[in-house]
This record gives sequence, C-alpha cells and structure tokens, in this order.
Amino acid sequence: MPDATPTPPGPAEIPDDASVITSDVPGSFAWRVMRERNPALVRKVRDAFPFSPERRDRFAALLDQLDVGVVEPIGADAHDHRSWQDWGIARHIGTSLLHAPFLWAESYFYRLLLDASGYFGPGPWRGVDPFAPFKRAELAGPETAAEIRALDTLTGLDPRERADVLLRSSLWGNRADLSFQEGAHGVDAEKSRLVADATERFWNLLDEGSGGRVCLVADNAGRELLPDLVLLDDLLATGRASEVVLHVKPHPYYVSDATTADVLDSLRHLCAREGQAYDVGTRLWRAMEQGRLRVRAHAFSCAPLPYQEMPEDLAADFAAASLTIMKGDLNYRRLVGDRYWAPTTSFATATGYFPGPVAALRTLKSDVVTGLDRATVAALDESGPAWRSSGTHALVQLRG
Ligand SMILES: O=P(O)(O)OC[C@@]1(O)O[C@H](CO)[C@@H](O)[C@@H]1O
Repeated sequence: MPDATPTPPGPAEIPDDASVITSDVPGSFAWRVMRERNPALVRKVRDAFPFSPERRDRFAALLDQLDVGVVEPIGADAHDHRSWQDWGIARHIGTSLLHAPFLWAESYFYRLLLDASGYFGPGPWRGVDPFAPFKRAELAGPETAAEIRALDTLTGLDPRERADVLLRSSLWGNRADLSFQEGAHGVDAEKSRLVADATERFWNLLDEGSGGRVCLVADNAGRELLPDLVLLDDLLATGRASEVVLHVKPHPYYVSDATTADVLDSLRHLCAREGQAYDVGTRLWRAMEQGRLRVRAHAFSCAPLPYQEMPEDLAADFAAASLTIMKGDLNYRRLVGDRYWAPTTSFATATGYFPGPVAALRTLKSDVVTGLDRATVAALDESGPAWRSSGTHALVQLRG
C-alpha cells in the first residue's frame, strides 16, 4: 500500500495574507487536529470510563459525524442553544467542519464531545468531567511532585530573580515539561528558545502600576495551573497586584483546560504539602476568602470566537486591570486572531482592540504567531516548520 500520510505544509506553503485558518488543507496542523487528534480523543474518553451501551452509541455517532464532517444544529432545547446561535452556528450548518474556521470547529467539537459523554444531560453523567482521569493523573504524577518540591529551592533567590523564575515556570508550564525545576540557571538556558521576550517590560509595567488588579486568563490545569497560582501569589505578596482575577473555563474544554473544580483541586493539593507549597496554598486560600483572588468562569471563555468579539462585561473586566495575562496557545490564537499572520506582523497592532495592557505567555503549538523580527523568523524557518507547533519555542509578548 502506498503511504497515504500527507506531508505538512512547509513555510513556503503557509499563506502570508492573514487568511483565517481552516482545516481543509490536507496535512496542515489544523487538518491533523480535526482528522486525527480529535477522533483519537473521542476514543480515549470513551475508553476511560465504564460508559453504558447508550453512551457508547453516542460516541460512535460522534465518530461518524466527525468522519462525515458536517456541522449539525444544536437542539432548540439545549442549554446553550442560544449561545451557539450568537456564536454563528447558522452560518455553518450543513457545511463541512473542515471549511469552518479552525477555531470555531474545534470549540464545536468539544461541545459535541461533552454532550456525548452526558456532561450537559439530565442523567447520571451530568457534570462528570470526561477529562478528569487525565487531569488527576497529572496532578498526582511524579513530575508535579518534583515541581512542587523545587519551590523550596527558590527561597534564597533575590526577589527579581525569583519573580523571573516564577514567570518562566508559568510560561513553560504551558508545555508542561519544564518548570520551577529550571531554577535560576534555567532562565538563561532556555533564552534561546524564546522567540520574543518582553519580560523586562512585563515587570516594569507591573512595578509602575503597583497595587492594581491583574487578570490571568488560565489555560491548562495541573502542571500549568500550579505555577500560574504560584505567580499570582507572588504578585499579591510583592504588592505588584492588590487583587488578582483568575479566568477559567465554565466547563471542561480542550482536554486539560482549567475549570473552577481544577483550581480547587490545585489549591487543596498545595495545602496538603509542606514547605513553600503549603505556604502558597494557604495564602491563596485566604486570598480567595478575602476576595483578593477571584475566580471567574465566563461563558465566552469557551466561545469559538476571537477575543475581538468578546462581550462588553468581559471587556470591562479586562479594561479595569493594570495587566491581563493570556496563557497558552489557544488564548493566543483568540487574542491575535486565528489567522495565517506573517510572523513579523506587529503584536501591538494585532491586539490593538484589547481594552487594556495585555501580555501573552505561550509556548508555540499552532501555526499562529505575530511580533517576531525578520532575523528570528529566518533562523527559525531554516530549521523547518516544526518550530511553530511543536511546543519547543515560547514567547513573552506585551502591549502596554
Ligand atoms: O492552549 P494550549 O493548551 O496551549 O494548546 C491547545 C492546543 O494544543 O490545542 C490546539 C489544537 O487542538 C492547538 O491550538 C494548541 O496547540
């Protein structure tokens, strides 16, 4: 049999006209997610629970739908029927999922997966996080334990050094295989993998705006959320923020995205340890009781749209912050727009609509990137297309 595996597009084939990314180019990153990663995820979730025959039929139907790849309506009696109307489902019904914007199609997929698992239904599976087994395994894993122990090694660092380590831990936590353990030395060691680095301006902005509100729009639970929480604790403890707002997802999403339940699991996890982890956990627990750490789970956090289309109440929340920190790849795609930007497109221009200072802390896991200089792009392209989506590179960007 001939090898039917399509070749991913190389840099020269990636369009440069900032067109919206769709999943209909065989071999592209988006195509592989929709055609390979998502069906595999359906099977993984199906096999992670003793679902009943009826539920298993729902997963089989979902696999068929993904194979045919057509957008179907969301029932008029569904709790989120209205939301999906507002989020433009009418435009896509009856058309191929692969032709819809990748961002839109992926969100729609997660909504279908949750529905198949019974998460939204009236039955016994209602509210059962279908990704919980994977999240729990990560939180209880040896890497997480090592990360947490490594917190105790930071006590000797001077405050700015410590702050840099915490920022990097939160950044690389997005890749979930590097974190506090990098220590002060790791900060230099990974500089070469940073394709843009606004760390200096990040701290300057927070130092100038001392005492304000900082929003952190979380990405993954577990090994990303833990360093995010430690960073928020440090912002409160150093007075760089008087109040922090942690935006999480209102329901399970993109497998490991953090929900309120995950925040509570992480806090309990920290409070059950010793040393620095216990101190951080108990301080944050108190901060939540005092309203200095607030958790928000806005419906738009699971919307299939870029932040440019966010509702007014969410925009008002970000507008009131001295800084909003966007974590991770998906938030980056939503922040700048899920388009084939020329990588040299200005980050400030792409985020010009955002209602306040905004920073992106993200490892590169998709085709979207802005704000790079020409020399950096040339050097990266030399190495092949993988730098855009393999998670080996990261960025810290800021529009102040
Ligand atoms: O937001 P995260 O966790 O950093 O990344 C989410 C992600 O894995 O999901 C998408 C593919 O499904 C990609 O955009 C991205 O790589």
